[in-house]
Amino acid sequence: MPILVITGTGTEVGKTVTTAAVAASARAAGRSVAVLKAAQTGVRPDERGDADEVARLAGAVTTAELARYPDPLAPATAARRAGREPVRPHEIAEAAAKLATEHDLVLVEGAGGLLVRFDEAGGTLADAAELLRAPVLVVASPGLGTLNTTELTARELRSRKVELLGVVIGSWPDSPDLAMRCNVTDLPDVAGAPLLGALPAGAGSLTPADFRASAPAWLAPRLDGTWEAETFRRSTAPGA
Ligand SMILES: Nc1ncnc2c1ncn2[C@@H]1O[C@H](COP(=O)(O)OP(=O)(O)OP(=O)(O)O)[C@@H](O)[C@H]1O
Ligand SMILES: C[C@H](N)[C@H](N)CCCCCC(=O)O
Ligand SMILES: [Mg+2]
Repeated sequence: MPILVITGTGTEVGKTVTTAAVAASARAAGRSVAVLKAAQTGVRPDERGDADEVARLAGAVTTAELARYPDPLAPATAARRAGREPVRPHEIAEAAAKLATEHDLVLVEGAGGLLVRFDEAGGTLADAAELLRAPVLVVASPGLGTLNTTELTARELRSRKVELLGVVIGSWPDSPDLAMRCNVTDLPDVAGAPLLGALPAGAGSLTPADFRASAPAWLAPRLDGTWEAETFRRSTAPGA
């Protein structure tokens, strides 16, 4: 029942493109995939949301979105301004668990970074990951400033005893600067978890066929779904 929660060091870091790359890699490995966008903000009802973008790039995946609010804000704020019910962490967890009964892999994309609020009680994607006991993948920006936000995210996960599967750089430019090149060494160190891949800048603009053909090479093999056995063994080990 593998569920992978995908968060980032912030918004616009490439979570959706990375989610699509993981989905494409898992599909290439013969696995059925569902993508759950916990709450979509800043998108009109007739526009494509992040889950739709994953399906466009990755191919046949089941998509689900628990709520859509018009303002491009944190879900809790956007829900409040729309006068609508927010999405609560237990609803995210329940929806992901249900999808996991019908798919080999469920990818849950949050909104912005790990502690962005979904409801007025301060519920976050971290709460949903905790409820699910699911591992988390952190998508990081490549450049200066990412060491701090990656470490803060990793520490928060550790304090909750939520597994940090690893870090993926969401957009790696053709000509990385000094900070970016050094970050390849330092990101795993500050995260306390491996660097599991890097997506080339512009990956989201490839044709879907080229995206699917290239995606597995951007990610470490564990992300095609083969991490399931290891995660499962660890989570069921005595004393876990
Ligand atoms: N590797 C990439 N290739 C092409 N475009 C990218 C890449 N990474 C990010 N982008 C672009 O940057 C923007 C943000 O990417 P994305 O939508 O994946 O962010 P996000 O982290 O999912 O943000 P949100 O918090 O809104 O979900 C998008 O316009 C996307 O097209
Ligand atoms: C609208 C945007 N693209 C995301 N979906 C929401 C990002 C919320 C970030 C809130 C914050 O950390 O300040
Ligand atoms: Mg996104």
